[in-house]
Amino acid sequence: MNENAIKRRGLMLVLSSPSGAGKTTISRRLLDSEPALSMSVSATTRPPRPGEIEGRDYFFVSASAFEQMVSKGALLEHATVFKNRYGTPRAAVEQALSQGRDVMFDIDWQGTQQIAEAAREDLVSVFVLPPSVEELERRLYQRAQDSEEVVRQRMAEAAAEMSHWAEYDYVIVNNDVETSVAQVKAILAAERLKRERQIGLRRFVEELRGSGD
Ligand SMILES: Nc1ncnc2c1ncn2[C@@H]1O[C@H](COP(=O)(O)OP(=O)(O)OP(=O)(O)O)[C@@H](O)[C@H]1O
Ligand SMILES: Nc1nc2c(ncn2[C@@H]2O[C@H](COP(=O)(O)O)[C@@H](O)[C@H]2O)c(=O)[nH]1
Repeated sequence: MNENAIKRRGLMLVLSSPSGAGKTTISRRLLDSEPALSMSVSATTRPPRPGEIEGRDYFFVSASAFEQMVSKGALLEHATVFKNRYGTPRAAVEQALSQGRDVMFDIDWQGTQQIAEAAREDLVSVFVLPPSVEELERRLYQRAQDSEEVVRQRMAEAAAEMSHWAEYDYVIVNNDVETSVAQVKAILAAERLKRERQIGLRRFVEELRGSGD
């Protein structure tokens, strides 16, 4: 047995934050440099923003189609956020994890809690804070993809969303994108090396010890 036989269980890397703190920006950059990482594409009843692509950004579904997914158990977690429904399709995640691939999620605290209840050992959760409330608001307006009313609603709910920061394994402040991406990469690298995620490690060590006797 050589070190290549030490296979690894895939992990679930969750990013949560108040709307506009930078989860999408950070996750896209990570995907560019982490070939073993896939993005979970959520289903939502929210209408698409300009430039969003079906199947890449979301699966945009009707309220009744979403309800059917819930009743069939096709969602790993689901929640109502900003008056729209969002959920994680289960099959794609389970397939990736079973192949030893890591999956990244951009989901809120409700979904993170549901995943923690179902599979705590596979979950690595990161809460992304903005550098300030003023900067959060500036980012939401500068993104220019939501109406004034939607931005106001998201700002009004930011404090409630941030109240969940202490439920997360890691917390970063997204001031500079490069630094944030480097920090999440460091978290991922360390979590991948966790002893309990390395299937076959015990056998590998036993063989090393046996051959050294
Ligand atoms: N570190 C940063 N410095 C300056 N601007 C940033 C930074 N990170 C993200 N942004 C910008 O802030 C805006 C919001 O970022 P993004 O869409 O990634 O947030 P989000 O957390 O995914 O939001 P939502 O929860 O609404 O999907 C974007 O225009 C993005 O380019
Ligand atoms: N619990 C879940 N939350 C989700 C999911 N997909 C996205 N989200 C969260 O919703 C808000 C708003 O997203 P936006 O794209 O409309 O800006 C944000 O906090 C996302 O993290 C999901 O599948 N489950």
